[in-house]
Amino acid sequence: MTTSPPNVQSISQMAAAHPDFFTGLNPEQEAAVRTVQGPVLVLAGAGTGKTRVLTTRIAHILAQGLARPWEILCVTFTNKAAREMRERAQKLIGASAEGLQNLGTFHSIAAQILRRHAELVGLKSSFNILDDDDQVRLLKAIFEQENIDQKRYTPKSFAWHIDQWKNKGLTPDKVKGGEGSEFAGNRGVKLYQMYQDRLRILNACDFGDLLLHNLDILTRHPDILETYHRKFKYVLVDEYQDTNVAQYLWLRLLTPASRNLCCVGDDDQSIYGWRGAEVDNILKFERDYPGAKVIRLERNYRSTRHILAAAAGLIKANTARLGKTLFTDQEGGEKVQVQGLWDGAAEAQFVAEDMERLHKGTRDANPRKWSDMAVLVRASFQMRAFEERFVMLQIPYTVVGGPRFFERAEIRDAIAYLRLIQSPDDDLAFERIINVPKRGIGDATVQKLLQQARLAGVSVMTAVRDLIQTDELPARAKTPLVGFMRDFTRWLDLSKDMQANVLLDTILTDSGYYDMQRADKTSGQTRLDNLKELGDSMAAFDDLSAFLEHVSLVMDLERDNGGDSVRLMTLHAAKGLEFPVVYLPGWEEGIFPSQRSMDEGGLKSLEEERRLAYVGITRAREQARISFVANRQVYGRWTNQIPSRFVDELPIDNVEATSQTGYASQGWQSQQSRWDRAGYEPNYTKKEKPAYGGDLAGVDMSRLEPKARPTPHRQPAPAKPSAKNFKLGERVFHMKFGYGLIVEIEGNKLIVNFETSGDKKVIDSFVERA
Ligand SMILES: Nc1ncnc2c1ncn2[C@@H]1O[C@H](COP(=O)(O)OP(=O)(O)OP(=O)(O)O)[C@@H](O)[C@H]1O
Ligand SMILES: [Mg+2]
Repeated sequence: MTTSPPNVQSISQMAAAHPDFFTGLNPEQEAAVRTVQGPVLVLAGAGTGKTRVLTTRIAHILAQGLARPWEILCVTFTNKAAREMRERAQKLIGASAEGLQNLGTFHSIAAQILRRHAELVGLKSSFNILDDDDQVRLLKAIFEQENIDQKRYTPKSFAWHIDQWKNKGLTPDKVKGGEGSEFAGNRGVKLYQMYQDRLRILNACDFGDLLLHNLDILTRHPDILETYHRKFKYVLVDEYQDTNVAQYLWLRLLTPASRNLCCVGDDDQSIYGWRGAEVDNILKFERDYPGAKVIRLERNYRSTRHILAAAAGLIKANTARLGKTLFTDQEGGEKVQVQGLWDGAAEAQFVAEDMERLHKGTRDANPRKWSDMAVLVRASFQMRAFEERFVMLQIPYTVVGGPRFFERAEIRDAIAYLRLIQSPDDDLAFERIINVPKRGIGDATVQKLLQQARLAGVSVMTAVRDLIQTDELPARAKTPLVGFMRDFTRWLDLSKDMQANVLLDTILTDSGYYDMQRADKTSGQTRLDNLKELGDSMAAFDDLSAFLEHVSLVMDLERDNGGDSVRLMTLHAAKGLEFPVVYLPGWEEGIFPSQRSMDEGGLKSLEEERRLAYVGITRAREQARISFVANRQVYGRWTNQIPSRFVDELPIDNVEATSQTGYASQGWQSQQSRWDRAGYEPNYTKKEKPAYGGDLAGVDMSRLEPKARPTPHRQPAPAKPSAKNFKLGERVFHMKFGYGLIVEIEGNKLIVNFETSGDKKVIDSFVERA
């Protein structure tokens, strides 16, 4: 098959030369591709080729000359998915990718439409799209103007309510009696209206508005709607189960009942209920598009039998299901492995070493590429342990769909505070945090401070100390600076004999940083979890400087990775993707299912967690490896973990429980029994046993944290970076590369000529004198 890009006119001739679109498709898939007229719903389980059907359908429509590329509207869930689909379609048909300009996410396409008709909703076509921060800032201004007690009602949480309304397609006039916000009576709606008015004046809209304005325009202007009906001859939607009400309404408007709409989805993979997605949209489809053809695909092409059976056995426990059958021809293969481990570090080590083994290959198995392997976590804080282990073993890795752990804004903020304690002259750190959380220190003041520092040739911190003793600054700037300096001086004092992680906790509490995150209903909890994880990881270091040195080294080395790298991402980000080998760590109660889903949501959110587990397992083509640990540091305390209920729900015939410590065989045999925790006991003495705490929430409790982290049995001691004053020519030992001679020293990095593997660049903290 050729892949050279043709011009548009020649597409149908090209197609004649590519009669092989349909080769290999099963009859149901082929029907889904060929049924281009009228509404079609493809309802099918993971890996049955839904996305492949959509791609082939695009190729088929173009090849038949039924539409030109820009007359196809195709909506995917992420920009990445859109890119991939464009590439796949290009492979099939060779059509110029630019032609498929209406292939994208709901937001990206809605934004295009809105630009064209912005004036109809009182905007100019040059409107700005506000990000979350801007949105909150705007609400704050309104709250201030309205004299609203911002301790009681935070702009952040109100922003969340607005998003929820918008997900449901509700403009202020449609919100009934203020329902859904924490304000009494109509006040919430009034504030919502004020916010919308203000956006208009600013010539701006937020993300939710993109669709909402579209709905407004398309309902009020039938002539415009008509042009889109003519334009979009075919409409295709992937991951239909995750559409929310606003998206559903938008689709309905653009595709009246007679039109050519094809949606593909899987109710078992609906994982965005918390963001307003409605699985009911699947049920509504047949009602709203009478005579719709519903096609079921039952053959899975992705996974081997055991993986598929494990996933099917797990999802069976959900009650709210449409129900489907799935089978595969791929017999044999490995059972899903379930591995119990001592703690998070041991888990990361296990995964990383397993990856190395697979990468090397064995007598029976060909070497795997790094990119064949993925680690899928429930929450981003889990990534930290893996990232550090990958760095240590020099396994190239890529974090998909988000920043690396140490590059996250909240982690950088926290580290900036610590850097400032370590070295008050660190101007960059100062600038980063001086007004985070907001202290009312404006840009003008900061500029003035910087200027003073430059003039006097001193650090900004010194400049502040000087300036607040003068009358240079107006009182409204001076007061918050004085307050900050008071706090800072206290932290500096505390730092002399306080353990670093406790110090960080104190700083984030006193500064109001935790409160700021708590107020953020959308991602605050994730950020708090990441900060806790950061604190926990600090416990392994003797002091603040050792920790900061370690961080800067990890961040420095982290960057370098080429195409062939292992993938690290959240389960949510893994939707629609597939990998030969998938690792699923942290299957413990409170992590997966998440604590939140267990506490708040009842059955509904528990079932959503289970669907997420189903998504996770079904990403695997050949090997799936689930793990859980016995001990985890949660909120600064060592806690005894219980394996996830999802582990127990896996069908025993398709699972192989393995264990380095020999406890896995106990308990596994009987479904009703939890993994027997007693099995962990023999390997540590009472003295080493961590103090377990049931109280996870109390931040103060973490101050009681024993200073040294309990040493897990059989684990190498955690790496502690330190200035070791290595000399050229010294013989050293490295955990991964063995013995070698130092040939070059660049600060904390060494180039070592290893006896077995030649020259490698390594961090000195991972090297011992031999
Ligand atoms: N008829 C077929 N013959 C061979 N391989 C196929 C066939 N149909 C699909 N596949 C392959 O099966 C895998 C899964 O397909 P696809 O990603 O389209 O499934 P999906 O239903 O969209 O899965 P998910 O629900 O996870 O999004 C892909 O590698 C795809 O190329
Ligand atoms: Mg898919």
